[in-house]
Amino acid sequence: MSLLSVDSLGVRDQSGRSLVSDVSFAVEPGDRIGLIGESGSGKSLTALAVMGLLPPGLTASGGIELDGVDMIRAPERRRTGVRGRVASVVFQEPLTALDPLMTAGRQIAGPLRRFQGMKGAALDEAVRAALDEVRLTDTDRIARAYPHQLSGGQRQRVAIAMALACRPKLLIADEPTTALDVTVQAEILDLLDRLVDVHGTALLFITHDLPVVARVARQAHVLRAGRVVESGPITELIAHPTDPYTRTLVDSARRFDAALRGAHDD
Ligand SMILES: Nc1ncnc2c1ncn2[C@@H]1O[C@H](COP(=O)(O)OP(=O)(O)OP(=O)(O)O)[C@@H](O)[C@H]1O
Repeated sequence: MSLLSVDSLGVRDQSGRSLVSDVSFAVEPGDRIGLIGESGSGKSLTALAVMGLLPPGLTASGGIELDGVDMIRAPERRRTGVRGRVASVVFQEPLTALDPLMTAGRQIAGPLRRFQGMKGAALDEAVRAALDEVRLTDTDRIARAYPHQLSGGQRQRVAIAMALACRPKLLIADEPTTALDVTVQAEILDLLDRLVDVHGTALLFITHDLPVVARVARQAHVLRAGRVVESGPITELIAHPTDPYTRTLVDSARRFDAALRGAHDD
């Protein structure tokens, strides 16, 4: 049984308009899978459906099984049991995940207390270790800081620490670097790369950016207008894209790369 299996997933809005259709893929323990596509292609809705968190008014069809739980039809109580413990999400904008009224330390403590029953000195120590692990220095200050007192990169590190605190089997990263400066982007990618490696966490990495997904994932599915148009090892997709849309993604990444190299050569 796969850790995650998505079988012919469909998502419709209230009027019956199809937003995602016939999307199928699997994630095995420790896999690194990319979902690539332009804005509006259905990446985020696929991720939200996997977590059983589609916005009100949207309905899912098909099958989603995450660690043996039917994330479309199981009672809410069972689906809640999966979130944070079996699978967690890091979003593009860390402020989505962080509570503005709670210090970073208390937010990281939340899942550790809830899922692992930690408290007292052991909990404080685990929070400090989680902050250390995401390479935040000055952990005491950061633990006491509110989200608005942190930089974008620090906030994303806190969100990653929270997401990984209970050692989920699957981490879904939905455009986790898009809102960050280029240098910070590279640091966050390196961090994710290292942490999923160290803990053997499976990674479902969602992005519109082919070079970014090539950096962290091994296999990818290309989404366009809510459908998977091509799947395969990333190196293969880049070397021999068969779908015209994948080809445009590869061509534009190449043009960008060439322009960057040109700028450096000047
Ligand atoms: N709550 C909603 N109600 C109705 N339509 C929605 C809703 N959320 C998303 N959509 C539509 O579903 C489609 C897929 O959206 P989705 O957010 O999954 O795209 P995406 O690939 O993640 O794009 P982006 O990279 O811009 O986030 C889009 O056409 C979007 O407008």
